[in-house]
Amino acid sequence: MLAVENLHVAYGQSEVIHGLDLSLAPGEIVAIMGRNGMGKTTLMKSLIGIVPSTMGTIHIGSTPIEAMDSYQRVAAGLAYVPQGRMIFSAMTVKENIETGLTVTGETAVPDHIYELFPVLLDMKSRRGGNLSGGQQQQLAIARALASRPKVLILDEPTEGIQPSIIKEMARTLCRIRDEMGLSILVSEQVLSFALDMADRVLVIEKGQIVHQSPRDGIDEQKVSAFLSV
Ligand SMILES: Nc1ncnc2c1ncn2[C@@H]1O[C@H](COP(=O)(O)OP(=O)(O)OP(=O)(O)O)[C@@H](O)[C@H]1O
Repeated sequence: MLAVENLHVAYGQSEVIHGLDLSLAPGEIVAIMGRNGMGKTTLMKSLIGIVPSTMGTIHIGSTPIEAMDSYQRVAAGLAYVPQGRMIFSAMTVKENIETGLTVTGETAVPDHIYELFPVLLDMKSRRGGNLSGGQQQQLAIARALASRPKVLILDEPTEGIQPSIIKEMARTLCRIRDEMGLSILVSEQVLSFALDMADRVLVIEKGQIVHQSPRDGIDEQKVSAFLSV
């Protein structure tokens, strides 16, 4: 459903992603893990088109998207939840979600979004900036789902979120996969969260995938060793 081949990404002369390959099957959840500065955010930004790639291909299904602008990538079926959530704090919850509707032509927030996140229905007239961190993360995911994506990418969604809410978020991502059939790529530093929901775990180091394993049978010590400083 998402296929990335030989992706190279650079900031000026400084190459950060060095020929990375990655694929997501339909309905698969993949966690990409790595220490700070290893390239997770750069990978996510290059997939959605905020940072240009210098070489390589990115496909959603059979559609090549690497030459597209970000809004075209969203229309092609890719949705992005950025690190730090980046919700619009002065806009209401409902208005935040509606910004995701622009590519679908729908005018109302689909019911299934409020079914996934009932708290957002209760708070739909509140300003986004008044929500807790966990609620803002739900809002950022709801906004991404409003574009009816095929592939959802999330950059460190657990950052700054309480452990009890992290468990709930893992369940929510599994529901999104099971009920909506999405493929999900999530960057993460917390191994327990990755193991709660991912079908497969990848480790990125210095812009390359250095280890990968299905969740079943994963060598947790080995993955932890990659993540420890
Ligand atoms: N705008 C930028 N200009 C130049 N170099 C950058 C820029 N953004 C990131 N980098 C560099 O690219 C490398 C990868 O950073 P990136 O933010 O992708 O890592 P990360 O794994 O997401 O880390 P974190 O978990 O802290 O978000 C780092 O060496 C970083 O210093």
